[in-house]
Order: sequence, then C-alpha cells, then structure tokens
Amino acid sequence: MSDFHDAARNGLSAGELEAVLRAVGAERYHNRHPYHHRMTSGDLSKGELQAWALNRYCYQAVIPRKDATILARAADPAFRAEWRKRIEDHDGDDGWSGGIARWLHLATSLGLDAEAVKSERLALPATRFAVGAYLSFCAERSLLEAVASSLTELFSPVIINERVPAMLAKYDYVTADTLSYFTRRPEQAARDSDFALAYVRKHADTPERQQQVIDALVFKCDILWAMLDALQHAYGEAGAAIPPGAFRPESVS
Ligand SMILES: O=C(O)c1cc(C(=O)O)c2c(n1)C(=O)C(=O)c1cc(C(=O)O)[nH]c1-2
Repeated sequence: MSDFHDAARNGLSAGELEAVLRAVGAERYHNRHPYHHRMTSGDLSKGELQAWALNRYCYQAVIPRKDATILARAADPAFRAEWRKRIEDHDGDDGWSGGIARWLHLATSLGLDAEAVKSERLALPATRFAVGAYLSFCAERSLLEAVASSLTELFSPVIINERVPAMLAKYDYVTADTLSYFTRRPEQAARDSDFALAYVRKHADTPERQQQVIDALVFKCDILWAMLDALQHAYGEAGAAIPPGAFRPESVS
C-alpha cells in the first residue's frame, strides 16, 4: 500500500499527477471494500441490500446540493455551463425525473417504502456524517479541491461493471429494471470526470496544489469507504449492531 501524503513533494508533471490520482483509486476506491465483495458474491441478505440502497439514497440526494455549492463558487461561465449538467442529471427537469428518482426506484424495487427512504430518517448515523462531510468539504475548501473530490467518478464505471452483472446473477429478486439507475451513469461519469480531470491537471500547478488534490481524492475515497464500513458494522453480524432508530430490515420491508 502506498502513502499518498507527500506524493507531490518534488512537484509532478500533469501526467504524473494523473498517475498518482489513478493509484489512489486503485488502492482506496470502495470497490475494494468487503461489503462490495459480499454484494458481488451474492452473500448479502435482502435486508443488507435494502440497507445499502436506503443509506446510499442520502449520498445521491446530497450530490446536486454539493454541485450547486460548487457552481456558486465558480466565477467562470464556461465552467458553470459544464458543471450544471450534473445537477440536471440528478434532478431532471422537475426534481423527480433524474438520477435521484431513479435511485428511489431502485430502493422501492427492493421493497422499501418511498417516503421512508426520502425522509432519510432511517439512515445510519455514520452515513449522515459522511454525506455531511462531503457537502462541507465542497463548501469550505478551495474550488480546486472541491472539483478534485469528485474524481472518484473516474472509477465508478469499474464498480458499476462489477456490481450490476453480479447482482443480476446472484439475487433472483433483482431485475434489470431494479438497476436501471446504472444504465446512464457510466456515460455521465465519463463526461464529468473527463472535465474534472482536465481542470485539475491544468489548475494544480504547484506542489502544494497538487498535494491538495491528491488529499481531496483520498478524503473522498474515505467518505465512500466509511459508508460501507458503517453498513458492514450495523448489518454484517445479523444486524447485531444496528443503531437505535436506524433501518431494521423486517420492520420496513
Ligand atoms: O455507484 C457508485 O459506486 C458511485 C460512486 C460515485 C463516486 O465514486 O463518488 C458516484 C456515483 N456512483 C453516482 O451515481 C453519482 O451520481 C456520483 C456523483 C459523484 C460526485 O462525487 O459528484 N460521485 C458519484
């Protein structure tokens, strides 16, 4: 395992910086997490899949808010014109015809109640803290760091390609319709991460800024990792560590 905390010490070319960012993803993206491996090997109970969908809804729901935060901080109209597509992808034309609605469909297809999912009241405490930390990071750090924190999307086509075929093969109640959220994501993620990566390559032009973008990507991998850690801890041992007030599979399905 590499330690990325001083990877930019001597300054990097744009190509070297990109290589470090890709190495961060190769080591720390959430497709390395045991909960993901349990999901793709067919080992999760239906309750654990429901808990994943319900908690991950909180992440989906915050994405357009963090992107609006980034938009508000960007002075360049061309940057804003590109970045606002992300909000349109998630909210659609009327709030409920984009990615958030498709994620809700995934959750209800697994047997969850739409209002319970939308209310977020059954989410794990750690999910709330992780999602809140992502929003705060994008509001408080530099625009460059906020853009860099989105670069986990460079790797999301990989996890989607692992997840979707395995879920269809291993869980008889999961259908292509259940997972329709993922149909458009690889193309959207490629467009978004190409833009963000070009921005980072151009604007991370000192060793200090290069280290900031590496740290931002490590932080974002930690957010995604912490969300799966929380699911594993709460639901992994037959639900023995479900926090008070959080989703209990038998009570909502
Ligand atoms: O399925 C996944 O594992 C996954 C991961 C990520 C990611 O890497 O942050 C995103 C998404 N999906 C996703 O659907 C999505 O809309 C998204 C937006 C962002 C972001 O940081 O702006 N990440 C992700």
